[in-house]
Amino acid sequence: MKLTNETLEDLGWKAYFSEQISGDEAQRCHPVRVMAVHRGKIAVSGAGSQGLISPHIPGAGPADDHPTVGDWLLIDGVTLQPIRILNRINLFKRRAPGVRRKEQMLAANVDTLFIVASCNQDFSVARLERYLVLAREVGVHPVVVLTKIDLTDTPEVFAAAARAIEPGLLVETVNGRDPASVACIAPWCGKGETVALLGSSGVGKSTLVNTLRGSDSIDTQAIRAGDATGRHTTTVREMHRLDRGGWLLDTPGMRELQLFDAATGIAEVFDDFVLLAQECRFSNCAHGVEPGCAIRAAIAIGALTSARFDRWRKLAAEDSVNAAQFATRRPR
Ligand SMILES: Nc1nc2c(ncn2[C@@H]2O[C@H](COP(=O)(O)OP(=O)(O)OP(=O)(O)O)[C@@H](O)[C@H]2O)c(=O)[nH]1
Ligand SMILES: [Zn+2]
Repeated sequence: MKLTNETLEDLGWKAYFSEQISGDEAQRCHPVRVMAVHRGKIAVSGAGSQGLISPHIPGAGPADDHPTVGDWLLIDGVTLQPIRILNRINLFKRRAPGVRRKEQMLAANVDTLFIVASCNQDFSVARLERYLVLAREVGVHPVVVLTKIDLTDTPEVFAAAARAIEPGLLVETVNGRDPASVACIAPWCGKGETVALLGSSGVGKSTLVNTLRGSDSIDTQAIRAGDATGRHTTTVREMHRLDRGGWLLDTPGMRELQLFDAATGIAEVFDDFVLLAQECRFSNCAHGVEPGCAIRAAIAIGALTSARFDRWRKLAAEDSVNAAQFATRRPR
């Protein structure tokens, strides 16, 4: 292990983790955070030291939990072997690509999720809602970041559309290339804070990351003229240090997250519909032609919009199809 001058707090340590450690463990073990996952090795940082260690937890089988980026591990003070993974605050995972579908862990213990969208023709409330469902499902604090305000005369129209999705939703507007403008999201990027980004290709995630890192270490691609899309440029799986002392978890898989098993997240983002559905005459009301449908009634008087109703039904249908597919293919 190499010496550093970092403290556990610098790395994102919280009372939630220290409360999990027994007196005996505190004597024998050190907590370290998983900063990067490589083939067969993990890079970890603890109080005053960092290094590469084996990710293998003695006694753990292939199907058992294994360390992922952002995790806190207890390692043996002498052998440096991982003892156990501390309970996570949250965990981003996805279905692994390929035929033998299984879950793949992407990132753990994220404090804030920046949901990134741009103020141009790519802007879509449905897409923001989808990312918000993911944030609610994972249990991470979302902040919507709208980029490219320098390319529109009406950034406030985009911001208002985003704010209307959910009462109290935090929405910030930035020119991702301008450090002064990006300063409005700095409060979530301070010492020990862990952030992650979600957003479609070309919305300006890498640009934002570069500005937050204060360096140009992730190359941004020139946007293709006319179609407002960019190309995928990030291929690392590790925590990046941010200028203000925070950490950015940016993995390629995070950017392509799909919904599955997201019923809880959908219910939270669409809680107005879920609550009202309880007043439908039939408990299994499909909100179509049934008599006594409270949702149809609310739409008829303009209390809810049919556009949002359609987005809710679409997400719920997609989630149940994905969940069913996954269940039938889950390896034994
Ligand atoms: N004018 C302006 N251009 C921006 C802004 N943010 C990003 N861009 C440009 O938009 C293009 C795409 O930005 P990227 O940062 O590569 O987008 P990305 O979301 O990381 O894209 P992927 O890597 O494909 O996921 C680049 O040409 C950026 O310079 C902004 O706030 N204003
Ligand atoms: Zn109904």
